Amino acid sequence: MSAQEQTLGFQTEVKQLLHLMINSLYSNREIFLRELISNGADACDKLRYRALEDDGLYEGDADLRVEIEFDSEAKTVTVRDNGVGMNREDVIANLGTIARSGTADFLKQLSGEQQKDAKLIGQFGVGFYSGFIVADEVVVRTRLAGTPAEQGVEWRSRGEGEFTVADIERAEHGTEIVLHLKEDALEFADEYRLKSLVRKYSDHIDVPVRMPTVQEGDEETDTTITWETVNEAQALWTRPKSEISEDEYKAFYKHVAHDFSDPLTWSHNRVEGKLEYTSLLYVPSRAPFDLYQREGARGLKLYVQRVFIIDDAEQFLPLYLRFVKGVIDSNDLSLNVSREILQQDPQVEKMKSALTRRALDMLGKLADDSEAYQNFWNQFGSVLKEGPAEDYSNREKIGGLLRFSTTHTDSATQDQSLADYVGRMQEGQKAIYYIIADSFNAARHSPHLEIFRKKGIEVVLLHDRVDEWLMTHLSEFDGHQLTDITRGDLDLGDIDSEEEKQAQQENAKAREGLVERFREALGDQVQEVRVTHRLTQSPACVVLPENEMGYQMRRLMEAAGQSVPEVKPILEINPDHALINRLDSSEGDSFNDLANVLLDQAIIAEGGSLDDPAAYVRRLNAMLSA
Ligand SMILES: Nc1ncnc2c1ncn2[C@@H]1O[C@H](COP(=O)(O)OP(=O)(O)OP(=O)(O)O)[C@@H](O)[C@H]1O
Repeated sequence: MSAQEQTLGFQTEVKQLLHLMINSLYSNREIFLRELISNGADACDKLRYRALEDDGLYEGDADLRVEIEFDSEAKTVTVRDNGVGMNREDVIANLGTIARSGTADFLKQLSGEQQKDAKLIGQFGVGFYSGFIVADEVVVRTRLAGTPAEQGVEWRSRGEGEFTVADIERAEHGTEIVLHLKEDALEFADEYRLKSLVRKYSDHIDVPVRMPTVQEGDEETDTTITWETVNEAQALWTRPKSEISEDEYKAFYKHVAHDFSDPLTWSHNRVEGKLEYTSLLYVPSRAPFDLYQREGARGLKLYVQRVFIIDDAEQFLPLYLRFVKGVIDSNDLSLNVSREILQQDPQVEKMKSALTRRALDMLGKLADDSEAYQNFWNQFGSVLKEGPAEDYSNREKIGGLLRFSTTHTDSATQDQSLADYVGRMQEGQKAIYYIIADSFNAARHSPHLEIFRKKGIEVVLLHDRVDEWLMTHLSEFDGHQLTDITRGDLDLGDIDSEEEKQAQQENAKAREGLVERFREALGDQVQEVRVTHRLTQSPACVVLPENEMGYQMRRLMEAAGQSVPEVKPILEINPDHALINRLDSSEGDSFNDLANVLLDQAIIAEGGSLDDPAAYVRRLNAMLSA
């Protein structure tokens, strides 16, 4: 038994992930090699960064590299790096647990259906554990650079629930991963196969990936091993755009993003002048599972003069573009910059605004391909909707990238742009009209739409949780005000003719007495009662005062445990409706009941909840049995 051997159980999440991976990624299993090479290259990047301060960490071996070997008799494939390595504590934490928050919830969605789960796991990223797709035992030997040789660690596991760690002596720093191949995965113990996979997946990373060629010795010569670098080993972003193929861009994306789907689009630029940097930004085709987790990974990888500095450099893009992945390589920042310094550096602020514009332009271009853009929108639209609030100066640009459901298509698919809407505006129409509700159907069937449908005026139908938040910050687009049709007075501007306006006024006058009786019957349940011209089919609707917080936002805040001031609605009644006419001729309790029922119904139609639902039911039943 080796020194200090310890057997530990995997965290539950790891067990679930392993099970899922082995079952769902069978047809994709070659990706294990890319994942292990990526980890090795990342470990080299980390060592290079730490060695900036202390080059003793190289221990005399500054030639950073990843090596791959196989042994078809022993049925093993080995991936080795001379990067930063791990100590015992790191090994237990990194190769026994998953520290990303939201993992347990993510894993709950798994269904056991191979295809569906393979997609889901793509959102998660597979990493180190992917070794178990092809191996029935994995052995890791590692030592943290700069620690004594006795502090090496060996980790082994059959991927079945537990792993062991033991102290070992290890002369080299860095990590070696030995995969004991499953019987059905022996194809990977093959030189040609491994080389072609390295070229396919790892050509573009700047760490060399090498494989040995063994020259068997004879009586006179010794056996010699020569190492051949198999990948191109030139950082992709440093090469001229014209020389990079689409496939190379895609492969590099998979390395930086740890994703195994292709990206939707990318933008590669070299900026010269006062600030010099290269950026390579990608839009993924799928949202990661933790897109809405505050601590979820985001941002870009930062390099300074080709030396990797940090992952998740969130300072270079605003939060609403957190789905963008990629690399920035700056010539101006100092090599020992830290996250704290980045936060205060005015150069970083300038780069951030340039990169933000670049990312928005990239999305603008993507929008030329409506199918690809729809894919983008379905994945990331609700994140982009955070944009106008976060980035006021770009709100017009972001406004142009938004997509909505509208009454034009009457479909829940959000595929209409505000520019499309403006192109269809009626003569005399000044505003862009919208309605916010809790669901698409509640929006689409709201009584507030009646007059708009009658007049053929398009209305944007909003039903995402962020929509009200969005609309409080996006007040205008292309010179047109965005107007909530459920608030304040309805003014259709020049669309209503003079005669119509006059008729409305006369109608209101004729019903003054009725309106007064309503006010008395409803008391302080309402702020105001008035005659409406919004409705053609419904008897009544509720309207919010112009500057009042909307129902959606109120419910969000209430759900978050915040107290919100009570708001009293304005009740508007349709003077042409039969029920209203009937009310005009009823008195006493029956007037009272009907007025209350009308108010309650209007609130329900708006998706609101009643203060006293039992009273509503009682009144309605009384009326039905009368
Ligand atoms: N070759 C290696 N050298 C040093 N550390 C490693 C190596 N491989 C893995 N690790 C450590 O183990 C951690 C977990 O690796 P894993 O591949 O599971 O996830 P990840 O690389 O963090 O995330 P993902 O690959 O899903 O983006 C890494 O973050 C790293 O700290």
